[in-house]
Amino acid sequence: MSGGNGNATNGDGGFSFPKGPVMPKITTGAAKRGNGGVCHDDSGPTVNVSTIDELHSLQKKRSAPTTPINQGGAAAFAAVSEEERQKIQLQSISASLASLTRESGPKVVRGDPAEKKADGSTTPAYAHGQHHSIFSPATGAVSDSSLKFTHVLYNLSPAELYEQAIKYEKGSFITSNGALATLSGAKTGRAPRDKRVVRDATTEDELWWGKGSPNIEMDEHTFMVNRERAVDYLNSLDKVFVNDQYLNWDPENRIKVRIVSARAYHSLFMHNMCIRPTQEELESFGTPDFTIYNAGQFPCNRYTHYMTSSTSVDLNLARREMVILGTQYAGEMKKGLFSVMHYLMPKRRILSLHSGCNMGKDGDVALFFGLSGTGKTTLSTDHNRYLIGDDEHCWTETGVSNIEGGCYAKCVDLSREKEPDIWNAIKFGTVLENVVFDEHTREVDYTDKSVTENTRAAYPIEFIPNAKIPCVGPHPKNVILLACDAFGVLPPVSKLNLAQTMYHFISGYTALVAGTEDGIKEPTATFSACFGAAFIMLHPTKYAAMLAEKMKSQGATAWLVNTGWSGGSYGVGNRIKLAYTRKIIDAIHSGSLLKANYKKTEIFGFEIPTEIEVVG
Ligand SMILES: Nc1ncnc2c1ncn2[C@@H]1O[C@H](COP(=O)(O)OP(=O)(O)OP(=O)(O)O)[C@@H](O)[C@H]1O
Ligand SMILES: O=C([O-])CC(=O)C(=O)O
Ligand SMILES: [Ca+2]
Ligand SMILES: [Mn+2]
Repeated sequence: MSGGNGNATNGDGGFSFPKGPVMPKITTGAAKRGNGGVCHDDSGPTVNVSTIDELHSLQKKRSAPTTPINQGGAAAFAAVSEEERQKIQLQSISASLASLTRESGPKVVRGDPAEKKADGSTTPAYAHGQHHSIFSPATGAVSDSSLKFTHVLYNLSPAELYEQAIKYEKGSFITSNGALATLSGAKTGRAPRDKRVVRDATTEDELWWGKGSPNIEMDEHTFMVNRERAVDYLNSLDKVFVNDQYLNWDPENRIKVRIVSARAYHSLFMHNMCIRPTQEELESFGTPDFTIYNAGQFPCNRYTHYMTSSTSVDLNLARREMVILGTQYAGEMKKGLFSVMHYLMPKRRILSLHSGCNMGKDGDVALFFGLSGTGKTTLSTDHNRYLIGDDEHCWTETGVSNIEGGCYAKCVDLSREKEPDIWNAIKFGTVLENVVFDEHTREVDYTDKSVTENTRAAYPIEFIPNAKIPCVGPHPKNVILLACDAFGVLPPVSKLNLAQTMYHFISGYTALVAGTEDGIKEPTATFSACFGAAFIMLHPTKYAAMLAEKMKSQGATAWLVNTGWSGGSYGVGNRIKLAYTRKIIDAIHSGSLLKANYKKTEIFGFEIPTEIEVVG
């Protein structure tokens, strides 16, 4: 028996040593691996590199090129065309970033400026290397800005965006559920009073202007002043994020959008909220239909005409551009694009809707209209039904389609018990805005409103297990108008005839609950046309007429559901329990509420059921 290094046997022959030297040999230098059972500290597999840099370079495998290389095709040819394709892409991005007053802007390069090349340098490699092909706009009057590089981080993955956020953006953390916690800065809600729309010869006639309209005018020149401010700001940075994505799951009415932003938070938010193109779709993306310049960290100049604060969110429909200055709240981008859809879609006789949408197992579709905070996301996310979308839809001649690729849920007081699907969607990849968490465990406290009431989670729609992909469905059977009544006036549910539906759709009563819009601290009675007046572009009657026509031709039934206070106002009674609202909604979906007995209320003439058959 040999003791060796602990390999003792009991001597009964049931155990034998592998062949090889009995005594371990201490080797130095060129010891080969796996030479027979020698057990010492260094015997594990070793890496086949000679420097640490080489080791690090092994870690990342090159991504598949966006242009598929044909099997058996000439590899050299394919490689050239991939480079060519990337050059075209950079040219397009460079055009987006170009200043309109200087002849040359910065040189646009792809990749992270902090990423070292194999030779240890950080300056871009000229004319070689697929990840760092360079595009420099036509030379003209030279300024310092034209001598610098702007690195473009193009359609990064969530993992890459996490790293960018955590490395460079203060207030970015990974929470214990895997989400990326971010801070949106001073603004934690939209700023509708700072929204401006360019009034030109076309929009003058087409859009809704004046009292009650969300479209506060600015002229073309002022837009260009703000655009230049945003572009110069973005170009002054070492790097910008560019997202090329789609809006609208209806393939015939899909819109290509480009978002240029300065923060990984913004890029990940839009990655989640817009429709994510496949590699192949990206390859043929071409020129975007609409571009957002988000320079939210940089204020607008208050000496500029039409500016009433340091925040400005500017829409120019003719140029198909939006500029954001002075607010980092990501919801501005989402709702800015929604405004664009509210303009483009009705032109195609398609109705755009601020609504959630889901579908039962039998294909029955329900729309959930409602102002911010009334329960569109909460109630369209229903474990027993397929989720088509939570916030923005189109209703065409053939049915409904979601405009977005993700959901934006309020998470104040979120609980696993009451909203399990939303709870579980908050995981790796999800952006968690303005939440508070334990400094050590990183566990989120959804009840903590220290930063804002309007805490939010933005996640791709497929994070909801029963999402319907593609997010389209047939014509709606039920149209549910949600109102969060803070004054205890509305009954929990009533059935509406078409005239009542139009009345409610146009008046859009709800109580604005704190949070989503800047400055709202306690429930305020609001009348918001089309349940989202802040985003409509045309006169409310245009949308209402289309809705009436569609509901009539499809025989949809409308309901008014109060998700607020009943039998006692805010501060006195309690908000209607979510479980109770869900039962009402279930009874609408199943058809049982349609069969109930109704009595007419004296004041509004609402048809309210005398009893609700509660299932389950
Ligand atoms: N009876 C109820 N019905 C619906 N939601 C309720 C009810 N009681 C409390 N809530 C809470 O109200 C909030 C509704 O927010 P939700 O995100 O669904 O609003 P939304 O209509 O999607 O708004 P937005 O357009 O701003 O995204 C959630 O926080 C939900 O938990
Ligand atoms: O836009 C936002 O910030 C959130 C939202 O969905 C709304 O207000 O309707
Ligand atoms: Ca929502
Ligand atoms: Mn909304």
